[in-house]
Amino acid sequence: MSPVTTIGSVEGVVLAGGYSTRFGDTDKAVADLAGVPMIRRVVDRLATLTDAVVVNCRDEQREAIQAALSDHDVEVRYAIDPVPDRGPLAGIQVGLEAVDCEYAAVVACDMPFAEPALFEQLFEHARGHDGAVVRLEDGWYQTTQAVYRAASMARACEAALDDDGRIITAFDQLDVVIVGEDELEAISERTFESIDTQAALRDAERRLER
Ligand SMILES: Nc1nc2c(ncn2[C@@H]2O[C@H](COP(=O)(O)OP(=O)(O)OP(=O)(O)O)[C@@H](O)[C@H]2O)c(=O)[nH]1
Ligand SMILES: [Mg+2]
Repeated sequence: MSPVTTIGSVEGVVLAGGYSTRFGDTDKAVADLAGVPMIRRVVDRLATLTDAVVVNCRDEQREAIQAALSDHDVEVRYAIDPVPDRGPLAGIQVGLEAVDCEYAAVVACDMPFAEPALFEQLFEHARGHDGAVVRLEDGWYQTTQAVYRAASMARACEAALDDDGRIITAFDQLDVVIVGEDELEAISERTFESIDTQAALRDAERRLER
């Protein structure tokens, strides 16, 4: 049977369309982290909530990502950026447009420690609203590890891209629940760790192997 969250059937969206410039010459999406490609770790995390995942990437990334996800139990669909390099907001839009459910968990490909329990809590907060996003103590919104109502957020992203290109402008048009970091229940800080550099990859690898 398909996994079902407290909010019903959901899908995952993995954002992978960036150029990984801080990471170096290779694509961090498919980088090996202790024997498993980073994007596969992310899909593994989502697979506890859903059996369908949309990967947003550029056309030329697709083959390597398909190889990294080969033989995964989850159904993977690809949402290819029509115009590359328009930033994460455009990636969220393109990914969410390919979603078939009302709500989706969005996560960046470089967050291999994303906690399924966080998404469960965000789905609970998002019920009846346009999404749920964590605000960290420093005021930063964790927009790339969040839950959105797919259709309304995709439309708001499009409008924000035509305006000032800021995700907060998209939120202004929506009823997105802002969840304080202190409201999260038993979630490790590692959930928001993103692997942007080779040094961060090595550091994560050391901790995984301990
Ligand atoms: N579709 C799309 N996704 C993007 C774009 N830029 C970033 N992202 C995604 O948004 C997430 C967070 O972005 P970053 O951590 O800055 O990733 P990045 O831009 O590939 O890496 P840097 O070049 O080092 O900034 C990652 O999952 C990226 O794949 C973009 O221009 N288009
Ligand atoms: Mg970037």
